Amino acid sequence: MSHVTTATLIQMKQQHEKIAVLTSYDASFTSLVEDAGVEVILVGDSLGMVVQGQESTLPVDVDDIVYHTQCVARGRRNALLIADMPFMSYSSAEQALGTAGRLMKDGGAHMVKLEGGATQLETVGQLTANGIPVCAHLGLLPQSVHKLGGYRVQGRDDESARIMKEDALSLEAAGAQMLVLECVPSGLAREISESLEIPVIGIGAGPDCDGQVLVLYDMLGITPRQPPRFVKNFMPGANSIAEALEHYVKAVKEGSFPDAEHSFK
Ligand SMILES: Nc1nc(=O)c2c([nH]1)NC[C@@H]1CN(c3ccc(C(=O)N[C@@H](CCC(=O)O)C(=O)O)cc3)CN21
Ligand SMILES: CC(C)C(=O)C(=O)O
Ligand SMILES: [Mg+2]
Repeated sequence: MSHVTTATLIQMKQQHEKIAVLTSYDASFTSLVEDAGVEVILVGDSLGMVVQGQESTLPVDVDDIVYHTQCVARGRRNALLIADMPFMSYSSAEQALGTAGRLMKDGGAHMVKLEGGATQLETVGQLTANGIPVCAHLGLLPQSVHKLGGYRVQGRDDESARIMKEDALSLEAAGAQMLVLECVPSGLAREISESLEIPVIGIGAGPDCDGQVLVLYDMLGITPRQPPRFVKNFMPGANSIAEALEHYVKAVKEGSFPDAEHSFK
């Protein structure tokens, strides 16, 4: 596999080749994730929960993401490297530019990800205008867990589904080059994926997105707390971590993961 770019991913979408994404937080796992043929690696703020043992992603700092992005960048070979913008690090477009600059210049990220729809359009536009590729994130926004009142499936009623579709189109128009959809009904995720030119990566968003992402520790079955329903442990039936990663990539590529059991209707 040669270097993955935003152009590669658009092409994969056009050719209906599923995009395999995983989170990673250190160099050793990154090397294994690369060997398995994952196209995109995300240094997610989920590291707050799985690495730091926090209750939520809210306490994660920009320094934490910079540090882990540096670790991952040293193990990376070909994958596109995305870093999450932490909670309260992009409350204005100006602050977002500063944060993204650190994630890219100090961390070595190729793209930054931020949570939110209509409220983030100005920020997405400014980042894009400054040469910073942006991955948007709609549906369940873990940084808004206290506002949402828990980790719940989003876009279940007609009105919230309509708003999510509108937000997705607006984010693409503002310059976003990728979109993550988290915990949304499969039908809505399919509609959004079909409406956008940019790749849509699902997590708990059914089988019809352009790609899939999971938290690495969840798909290896080493997360202590009860994992969300959309998680599949790929260790059973594998003889090593490397083999479990290969099984994940194969399942995403052939469309057998996620199935109905790991999706929401
Ligand atoms: N280890 C880990 N895995 C993740 O996927 C993850 C994190 N941490 N931290 C940040 C967020 C939080 N996430 C979560 C956490 C819980 C659910 C959850 O329990 N969902 C219910 C849905 C209930 C409903 O509305 O029907 C479920 O049953 O899966 C979903 C996403 C996803 N992200
Ligand atoms: C689960 C993915 C999409 C994420 O945002 C994270 O790992 O923080
Ligand atoms: Mg995140």
